[in-house]
Amino acid sequence: MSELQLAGVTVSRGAGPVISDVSLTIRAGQILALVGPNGAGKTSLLESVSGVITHSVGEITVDNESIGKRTRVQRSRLGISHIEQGRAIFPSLTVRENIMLTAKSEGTMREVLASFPELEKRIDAQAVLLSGGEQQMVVLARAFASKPRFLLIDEMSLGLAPVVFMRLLPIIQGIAASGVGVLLVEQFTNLALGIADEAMVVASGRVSHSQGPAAALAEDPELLRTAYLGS
Ligand SMILES: Nc1ncnc2c1ncn2[C@@H]1O[C@H](COP(=O)(O)OP(=O)(O)OP(=O)(O)O)[C@@H](O)[C@H]1O
Repeated sequence: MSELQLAGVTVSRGAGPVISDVSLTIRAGQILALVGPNGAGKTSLLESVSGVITHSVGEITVDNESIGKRTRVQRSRLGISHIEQGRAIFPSLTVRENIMLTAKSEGTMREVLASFPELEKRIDAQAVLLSGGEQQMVVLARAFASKPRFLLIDEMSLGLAPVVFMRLLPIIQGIAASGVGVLLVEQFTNLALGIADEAMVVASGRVSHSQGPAAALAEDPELLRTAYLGS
């Protein structure tokens, strides 16, 4: 089974480390939720995995092979897809054109639309005319169309009401069920824990709750609160 692992990873920006000594494993077909307060370093960590920035200490591996020195494009070719914060659609293109940027073939397009039936109805609409939730579906569809092995999702719910974000959750579950390993950074903690297999908490640049079953955190608000406080 495919695995992406971080072992003792520290990421520095400017003056010094923003997140230190993180170890985690993203497994094919599973969702790992990474939660924690603002400024904890979650975005920086995701950026170090996809190669937007380079980590300073530790090891990042895919199936035991180090990828720390690879460029962002090389990591993308290895199957690491990173959905960054914000709705990264091309507003003047149609839904179909947005997805075809990564789908490349009509066959892949058909596969994607089978997993995103709501988008099929809007396929020829200009992306700018879609609702916020639908635009995020386009972002997910485009990532799925690139046939990733690992998908890093950074605060997809930003600017969305919880009820709108909830419509995206089965799609994320479906992507994982197709064999993709998902690392889900999310501000709606309980929603993220609800669909995750495993979860961990970071606070003030450190792991305050190590990777383990998501249910343990979901079912114990006091454990979650303590981890958010960084203890
Ligand atoms: N480009 C940058 N240059 C320098 N420091 C940065 C940069 N981006 C983020 N930081 C700092 O790194 C720390 C961690 O930020 P990061 O965005 O990774 O955390 P986060 O957990 O994703 O927070 P949020 O939930 O608010 O997005 C913060 O102190 C932030 O100010």
